[in-house]
Amino acid sequence: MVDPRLSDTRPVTALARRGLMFILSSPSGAGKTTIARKLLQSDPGVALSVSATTRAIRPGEVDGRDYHFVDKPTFDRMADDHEFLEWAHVFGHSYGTPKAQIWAGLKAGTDFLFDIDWQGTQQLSQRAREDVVPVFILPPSIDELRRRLMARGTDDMKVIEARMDRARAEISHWSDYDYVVVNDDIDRCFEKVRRILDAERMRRERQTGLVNFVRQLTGEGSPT
Ligand SMILES: Nc1ncnc2c1ncn2[C@@H]1O[C@H](COP(=O)(O)OP(=O)(O)OP(=O)(O)O)[C@@H](O)[C@H]1O
Ligand SMILES: Nc1nc2c(ncn2[C@@H]2O[C@H](COP(=O)(O)O)[C@@H](O)[C@H]2O)c(=O)[nH]1
Repeated sequence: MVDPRLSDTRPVTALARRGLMFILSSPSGAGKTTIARKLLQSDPGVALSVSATTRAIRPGEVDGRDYHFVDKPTFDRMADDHEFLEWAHVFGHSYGTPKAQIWAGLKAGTDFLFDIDWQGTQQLSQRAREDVVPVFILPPSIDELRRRLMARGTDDMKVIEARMDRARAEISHWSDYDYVVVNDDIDRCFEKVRRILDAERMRRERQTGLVNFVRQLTGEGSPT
């Protein structure tokens, strides 16, 4: 017998939609970059908002893909020229979200993924609350957080201790977020994050093509 799904040739109905700003925040090492990479690999509708930073490039990172690595005078000039949607000092370095392309991309239906801290989340929420979907990732325990930072092998012990010292302060901002997910098992956590994104895409107010579609469905507004 033929699977009825294979013989279903009806066109897929894609309604026009405004994009959203999908924010992942967490204490350093909880796993948001890992989740972000999985989302970007599996979902062509998501684009990464590539931040500028003054911190040094890590092994495996690519300039322009993971961050725009800039020196402090360049960063300060960009901030003075209002080139950032938000920016903050984190772990002794400056990080900021370049404005370029975000607004036009949202209007065209692109969803942007932001790997930013709580300060950036607050600033974006103040600017465009209706576009922002803030998700906080928690580690299963503080010991596991330290283990992950050490296993990542990208930072020396001094940097790891500084990140651990800040972890409790970062976690204290969990209640600013609409969604909170514990990253115990990476596949389970990723699946939960993916479902949040799918559901938020379906919000009525983001589906700008709905009004016309419903009019067409019901015949409302067409000549009788
Ligand atoms: N569920 C998990 N179980 C075990 N290891 C994990 C899990 N999730 C992520 N990791 C590992 O933990 C380390 C830290 O993850 P990641 O770099 O994604 O954290 P992060 O939150 O983005 O940190 P930062 O804010 O410093 O960029 C990585 O080596 C990653 O492979
Ligand atoms: N407010 C912002 N925070 C940012 C931005 N880009 C990254 N970050 C956050 O910084 C820390 C450290 O990141 P790391 O890559 O050096 O480990 C982490 O919490 C990121 O989410 C940004 O543009 N604005």
